[in-house]
Amino acid sequence: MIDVPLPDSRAREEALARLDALVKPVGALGRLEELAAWLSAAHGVVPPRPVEDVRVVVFAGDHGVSATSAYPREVTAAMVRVFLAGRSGVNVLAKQVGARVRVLDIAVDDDLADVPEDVRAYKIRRGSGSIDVEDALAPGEASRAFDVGREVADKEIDGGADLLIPGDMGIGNTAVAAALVAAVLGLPAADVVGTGTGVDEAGRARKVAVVERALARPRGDGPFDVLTALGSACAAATAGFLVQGAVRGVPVLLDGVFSGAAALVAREIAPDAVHWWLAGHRSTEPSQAYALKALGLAPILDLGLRLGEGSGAVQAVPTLRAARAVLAEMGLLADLA
Ligand SMILES: Cc1cc2ncn([C@H]3O[C@H](COP(=O)(O)O)[C@@H](O)[C@H]3O)c2cc1C
Ligand SMILES: O=C(O)c1cccnc1
Repeated sequence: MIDVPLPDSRAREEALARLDALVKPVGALGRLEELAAWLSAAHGVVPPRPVEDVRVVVFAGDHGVSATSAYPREVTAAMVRVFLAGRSGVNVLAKQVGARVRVLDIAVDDDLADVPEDVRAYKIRRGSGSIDVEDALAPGEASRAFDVGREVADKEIDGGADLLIPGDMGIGNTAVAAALVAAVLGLPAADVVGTGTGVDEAGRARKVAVVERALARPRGDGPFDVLTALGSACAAATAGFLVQGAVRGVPVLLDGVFSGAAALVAREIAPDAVHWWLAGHRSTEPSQAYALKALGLAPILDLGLRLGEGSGAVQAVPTLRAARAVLAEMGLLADLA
């Protein structure tokens, strides 16, 4: 178990009282009020500090079950170059809100010899195992990848991050996310498997069968056992990233299905970390809905996005900033003339 500090409940109470006193009917700003109180508790002050420095880290890696995708495995490596060129979906959306994007090769099945060395500095392996027939990771790799995620979060926080966003890039990763959620929550594969990048009904049926075979393989009970058997190096690194944000008391905006699944496993490692996480958006993948419900998190936005990369979380940043501005700038009912 990793200890995590708790957000400041006194600041939360103070924020709620101030929200009630603002020049509006009580509760009229709905979810914005809840987010404003959440951020006050996270920062320990009312109003909370501005959320200026937002950092997306895209954990890129391949998964043995890439045949469950509508797209070929080679897309993962190719997309790393797109992130570096600033042309991915999340690059473009992040620019709109002034967020930075960093991509790391955690387990891409390609040497990526042409990309800068710092992108490959944390590489754990080339592709994770095919979870339907073998463990995703060798002994020790899950905890190494988890530690990498923690180190990466530390670097971003030391560099000034006010908010962390986990991004994912890995063909086949929605099958892995579904397997992790099914294992942690004891759900059947058919309930959690979605269409990912857009497989048809037959493709989804094959994906369900892959996840069923994965769930039927023997595995240990602990979170690192689950990451080893059913996860991937990216899943473990993402879990570490989420936990370390919490350890450092820095808010984290979860993105879609992959970070939702990683969060569910990460909570088994650091139960109080969930207090530092918000769900940026509702993914179209069923396993994300199960994961968020189990975590007690309600998505801020529901735009029908199914991209991953951190894109949905980035879209929620203006809403979080708006929630803070309400608390910082609105007048008081008591001052009505
Ligand atoms: C060009 C392209 C860019 C992406 N960016 C994110 N994903 C997303 O789709 C993949 C997961 O869906 P599945 O499990 O069906 O493969 C992951 O790579 C995820 O990051 C992409 C997928 C593609 C094809
Ligand atoms: O919702 C997501 O996070 C998602 C869905 C499909 C493919 N990649 C990501």
